Formats: sequence, C-alpha cells, structure tokens
Amino acid sequence: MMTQLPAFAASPIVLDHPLIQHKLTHLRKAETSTAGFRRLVRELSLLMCYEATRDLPLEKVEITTPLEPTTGMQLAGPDVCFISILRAGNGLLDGMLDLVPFAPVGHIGLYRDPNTLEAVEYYLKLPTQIASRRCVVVDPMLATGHSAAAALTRLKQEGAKRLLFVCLLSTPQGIACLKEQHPDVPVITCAIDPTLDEHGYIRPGLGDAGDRLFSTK
Ligand SMILES: O=P(O)(O)OC[C@H]1O[C@H](OP(=O)(O)OP(=O)(O)O)[C@H](O)[C@@H]1O
Ligand SMILES: O=c1cc[nH]c(=O)[nH]1
Ligand SMILES: [Mg+2]
Repeated sequence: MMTQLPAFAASPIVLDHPLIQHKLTHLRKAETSTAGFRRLVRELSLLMCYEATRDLPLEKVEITTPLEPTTGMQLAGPDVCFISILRAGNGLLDGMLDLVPFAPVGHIGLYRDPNTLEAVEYYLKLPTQIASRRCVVVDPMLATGHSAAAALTRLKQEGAKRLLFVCLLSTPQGIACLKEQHPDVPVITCAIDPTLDEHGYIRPGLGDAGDRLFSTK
C-alpha cells in the first residue's frame, strides 16, 4: 500500500515546524559549540527524515497483541536508501539512520573548488539496486546548487530514478539550479536564506557546515 506525499510542486517544501525553526536558530549562532552543533543537526535530521519518508510504501502484516490478533502495517521491504554528500552530509545521516536503521547508505565525495565554486568529485560508493530505491540525498547546504546538481547527475548516471534532496539551508540560486537541472527531484529544506555572498557562502547562513561539524579549519 502506498500513502501519498502531498504532491511535490516544482518549488521546495520548506519545513516551518516550530521545533525545526527553533533548533535552526540555535544552529546558526556563532557561539554554538561543536557538541551543540552536532546535537542540533542530529535532532533536525530526525525531524527532516519524518518528512522525507512520508510516502514510503506500507504493507499489511498479521500480528498478535497481548489481547488478540490484529492487522498492522509495516514498511514494505528495503525501498529507501540514503546518499550522503561528503563531508557535511554525514552530519545528517546519523539521525536518519536512527529512524530507518536498516537503510543502505551511499556516499559521494564532493568539494567546491574555491575559485570556480564548481563541485569536484573525489569518491563514490553506492548501495546495490539504486534504480529501484527511493534515494534520499542529504547535505546540510544548498548554496550555488553545484554540489547537489552534480551529485544528482552522477546518481542518475548510476541508475537512480527516484531521488529526493534534503538540506537544512538553501538559497534561491541553489533552488533555481536544481529546478533547471533536476526538475524531477523534490527538495525538502528548513529555510531559504536570501543571499549568497561572493565566496559562495549562504547569508545569514550558519557558516561552513563541514567545518562546524568536524571542528576543522
Ligand atoms: O551548493 P554549493 O555551492 O555547491 O555548496 C554546498 C556544498 O558546500 C559544502 O560542502 P564543501 O564543499 O564545503 O565540502 P565539505 O562538506 O567537505 O566541507 C556543503 O556541504 C555542500 O556540499
Ligand atoms: O554557507 C555555506 C555554503 C556552502 N557550504 C557551507 O558549508 N556553507
Ligand atoms: Mg565545507
């Protein structure tokens, strides 16, 4: 049985739940520690995962409660996999796997060339059968959109057909980039920030997500 997501429009789904907006505000603060940042990203990913898995197919299963037999619903097989865009995508992965612990995980390594802001691929390892799975691609940041677009292009080359992109922060430019290159891919985000600066940083943003997650730089 398939429960339907509300039809994904060409525009992104912005998660305006009060808990999400509250946690996002703390995440943005410069004074939030590495430990706090990690905890908040994990909590936000749990909430985003709830939305990203809304239409996973279900099947009936016969069970027995302590009182009587009944019919329940369970997820119908290994339908979903997560794809993390390294590095920062891994921050979102942990919470997703808390909720869907059996999901296969793929990784695509991309970094932005600081001069051109183009995405450079350095790693790819994907689960089997991605053509038949819902592929939930995770990365906290959609800035120019180059990294997400490159990841989605590569996944399609490898056979993926049902893709969904999930991020914490996005920009109008990033969304436009995905709409142009991957109009078939729904986008779930917690906020659309107004500006992209000359270095490709989202403003007001939250800084460099990878550096804040892994305490680098
Ligand atoms: O939309 P874009 O302009 O492509 O920017 C977004 C990308 O930038 C960040 O990765 P980064 O290149 O900093 O790599 P990292 O995760 O290893 O830090 C972020 O995690 C995205 O992958
Ligand atoms: O603001 C930004 C833009 C890209 N990547 C980040 O980590 N932060
Ligand atoms: Mg980074």
